[in-house]
Amino acid sequence: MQKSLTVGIVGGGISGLASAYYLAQKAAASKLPHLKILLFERSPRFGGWIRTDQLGPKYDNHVFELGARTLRLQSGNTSLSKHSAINTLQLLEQLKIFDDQFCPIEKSAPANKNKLIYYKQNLVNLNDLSLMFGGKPLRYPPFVYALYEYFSKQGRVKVQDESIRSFIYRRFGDILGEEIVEYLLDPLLKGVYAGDVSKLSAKSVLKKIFELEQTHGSVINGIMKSRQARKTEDPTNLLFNDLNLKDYSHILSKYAIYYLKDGMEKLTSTLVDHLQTLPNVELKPKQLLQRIDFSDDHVSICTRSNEKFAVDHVISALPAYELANLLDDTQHNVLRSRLNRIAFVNMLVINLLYRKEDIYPKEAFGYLIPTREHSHLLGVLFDTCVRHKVDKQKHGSQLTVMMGGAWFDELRLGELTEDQIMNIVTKELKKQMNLDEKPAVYSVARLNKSIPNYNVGHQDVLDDIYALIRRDKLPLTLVGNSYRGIGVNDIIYDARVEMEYLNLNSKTTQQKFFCFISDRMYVSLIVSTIVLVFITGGLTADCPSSPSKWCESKEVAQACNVTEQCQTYVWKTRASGERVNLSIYYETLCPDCRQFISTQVWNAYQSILDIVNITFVPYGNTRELYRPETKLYQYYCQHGAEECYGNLIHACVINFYPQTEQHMPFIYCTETTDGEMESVATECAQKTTIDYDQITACTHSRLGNQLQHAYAVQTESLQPPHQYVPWITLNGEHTEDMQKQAEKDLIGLVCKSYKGSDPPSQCVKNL
Ligand SMILES: C=CC1=C(C)c2cc3[nH]c(cc4nc(cc5[nH]c(cc1n2)c(C)c5CCC(=O)O)C(CCC(=O)O)=C4C)c(C)c3C=C
Repeated sequence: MQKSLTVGIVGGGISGLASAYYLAQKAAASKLPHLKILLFERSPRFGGWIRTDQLGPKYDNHVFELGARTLRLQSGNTSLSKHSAINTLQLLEQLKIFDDQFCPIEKSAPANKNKLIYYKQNLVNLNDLSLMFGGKPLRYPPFVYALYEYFSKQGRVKVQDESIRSFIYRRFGDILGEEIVEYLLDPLLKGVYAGDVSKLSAKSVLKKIFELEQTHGSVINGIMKSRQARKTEDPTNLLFNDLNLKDYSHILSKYAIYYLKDGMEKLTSTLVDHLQTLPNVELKPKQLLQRIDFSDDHVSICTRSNEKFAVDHVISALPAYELANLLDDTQHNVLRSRLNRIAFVNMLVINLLYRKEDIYPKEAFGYLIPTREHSHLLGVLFDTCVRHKVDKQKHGSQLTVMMGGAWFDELRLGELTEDQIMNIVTKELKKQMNLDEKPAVYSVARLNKSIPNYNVGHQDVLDDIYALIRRDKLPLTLVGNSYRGIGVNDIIYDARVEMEYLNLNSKTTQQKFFCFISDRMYVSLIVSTIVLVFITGGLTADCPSSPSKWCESKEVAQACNVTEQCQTYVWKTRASGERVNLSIYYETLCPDCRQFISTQVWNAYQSILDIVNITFVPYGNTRELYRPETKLYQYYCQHGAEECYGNLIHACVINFYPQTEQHMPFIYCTETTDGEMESVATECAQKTTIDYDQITACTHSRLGNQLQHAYAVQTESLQPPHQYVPWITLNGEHTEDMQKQAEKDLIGLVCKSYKGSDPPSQCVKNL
């Protein structure tokens, strides 16, 4: 009988609820028939920051939203964001609230088109046509800025990460940069993170733009190049084949954003209602947690009332700092410190309902206020413009005023009473909107540490967190807005992806794998053999079924059609047992890997190849998921789809050109050339006499997929597990000292490990 498994989800906001929903769905699809899900929430109510207060008939059934109030159907052009938007629509349908609740706003509606900026004491529309010819808030027409960015040679430097302010000043210089930052990006980023452009990370917040600039030397150049280039499929697009853009194209083409008729809480409350009907899900409100214990053989979630719940896996849907507080400070102090590095800001959200109908200076979504305007407010939302369809039957109009964010402490907002806050709000609205009205009703909500700010270094913090979880083999999955995205669509989609990737049986599968493959050499052998199986259509009758026997003798190898592979991977090494075996676990787009391969490895290759076998393992921190319906593995890479494609190209090249001398020049070339992966690989293949047609065929075939899988297995079976990339092993071993020396002086390290006779002159020099 299969052992039952219990998953504890901590945090009952939208990410915890969505995780429970998708995990239960996965269990129902019989992938995990014996799964029990416990969902712990501190308060009596689930839903977290998503909260809708119903004002009742006295106030015409208006609603006050505390958190998110609209959901986007589009933002940017990435297919990922489209998929996350469709995913939420699909969720609404599955919960059977779509027909009743979905209230879309047309792209052409003022509430979508008109986003205002409070500029030099006036409300300026960012959608205004005059903007195209220069004026407010930018002095010149946009093409001037684009041309400057394209041609400017200064500021083309490689950086790990930097603030958004520094990024823009670097690209546009002080004069143009100042305009863009102070009157455009500063307010716009307040409208998502309530954050400060001097602190927010360009790498994490302007991800795509930053990547384009770093790869192509200029954002505009990058945009042009990536338009020309073949689009690589986003790896997560294929993850859920029920998310079909075409099914929703009529909605996506017409509408930009939507809200729910009864408010956003309708989504979380319906999720709760649904989860309550599921026999394998237990909702646990009013649970104050004390700690989460990760011991070697068990995991427990302990409450402050001394209850202890044994679970097999924990999904944290808590803000990072709350999770940190639950971890043991001696065992996990580094993980705790990294989680605590993710900054959160406090907000004041003031909802106001006025009796008067026309309080808005212009039909719009609302306005945002640049820091340079020295207002106590971050921005104001024109709720009734947005909720026009539902609210037109009602009397009055609503505003939401946002205060605090990254400026909460500086403005000492925590010390203000409700009356003082309302005084400030009234004064500012009078000044900015010329509003003299007194609200019929209002609410002031203090949302402490409610919005994460992805500040400079956020990606490094995330990398450390994932590495520590992997190193300590913690059965812990992180979801929620602390890590990979803060929009509601993104949080729901991320929870779905994480639940899909959740492998509750990983320990067993890993052990099984070790029993099956005793010598890591055989992994390479199997990889190469797959090619032959493909070409020959299978093995002959005299070939044993177990790959571990294929190189037993020359005859067997011949029967299995693997003579060349045995020669390369097994016999050669046995014959030249003195050689040092160096393996490099890497991913194609990680900056440190590129640096390591193009300096240390390349130098070693050029000078001491006769004493070292170099094995490249292009996988690193990638994750894979097996899709039974296609019988293919799906890949999810740390540096995006381009990196998955790069890893796949490397896997194919290594496979068809197994000698180091054959594939190293190609690997070196691709790791030292910036640009879109497809064009870099084509160019490098030409330079290094690789038949790129053969490689392209491989990347599109089942073979390519299997080659990648073999690298996944090889990487996942590392002992100790890798914590970062690049990661090296020397004769199958890894230590921190070894790694440090490899990064400084790989030749010296290999020479020191070489115990054979007649060391090369490079080693003698090094002694
Ligand atoms: C123009 C007025 C706006 C104000 C004032 C504003 C305040 C504000 N918003 C957030 C957090 C988020 N806003 C998000 C999206 C978003 N915000 C605005 C405009 C204002 N925001 C627009 C037009 C949009 C896009 C449409 C939508 O999604 O509703 C998001 C979601 C981002 C995503 O990727 O989905 C967040 C989060 C804060 C903290 C804030 C306070 C000043």
